[in-house]
Amino acid sequence: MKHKNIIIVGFMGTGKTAVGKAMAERLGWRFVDTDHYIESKQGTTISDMFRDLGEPAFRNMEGEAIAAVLEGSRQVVATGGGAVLAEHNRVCMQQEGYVVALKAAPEVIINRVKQDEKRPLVQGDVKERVYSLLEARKHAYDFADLIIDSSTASVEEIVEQVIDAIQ
Ligand SMILES: Nc1ncnc2c1ncn2[C@@H]1O[C@H](COP(=O)(O)OP(=O)(O)O)[C@@H](O)[C@H]1O
Ligand SMILES: O=C(O)C1=C[C@@H](OP(=O)(O)O)[C@@H](O)[C@H](O)C1
Ligand SMILES: [Mg+2]
Repeated sequence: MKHKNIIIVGFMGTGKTAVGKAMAERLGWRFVDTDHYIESKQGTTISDMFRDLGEPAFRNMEGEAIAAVLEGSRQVVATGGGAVLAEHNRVCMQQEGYVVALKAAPEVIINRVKQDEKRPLVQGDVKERVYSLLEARKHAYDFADLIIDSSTASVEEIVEQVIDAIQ
């Protein structure tokens, strides 16, 4: 494998965590989800961090997590949906691995995120929040090396598409 790491970016609910875990198993690589990494380091949840410390504090922790995790190799790293917003994170990802962006149709995203409360940015009017964030982030994932639509593909099919593309 010519790549140091595989990094998965994409909007909330596109399947980064699910695909990342399956891909790491398939490759026999370590799996790191930056949200889980931050939660275990801070001993709290993403929602509580947003509520108690605010989004800018979370973004700082996210930047530190990405830089620290990507020092390692042979890892599949699932990021949070907003990790791509900071240019320094994008540069780090491009330098340290192969970047895969997952995308999905808005209705699919809404269905996948509406049943849980762990995403503070899409609480309340989920449909309105998803549409307005999708608009604000419509080009945020364009920098990836590969873009895959997860709307109708299974997790296993997406893993195979990535493996095919990098071999
Ligand atoms: N390809 C897929 N097909 C169907 N459901 C999926 C797929 N990928 C993820 N899911 C489901 O969608 C929800 C959100 O997935 P998750 O991996 O947490 O997304 P993300 O990390 O991008 O926010 C989860 O319930 C997950 O099981
Ligand atoms: O899009 C975002 O700004 C966020 C996405 C979340 O991760 P997922 O994309 O895994 O849901 C998590 O990092 C946080 O709630 C903020
Ligand atoms: Mg996730």
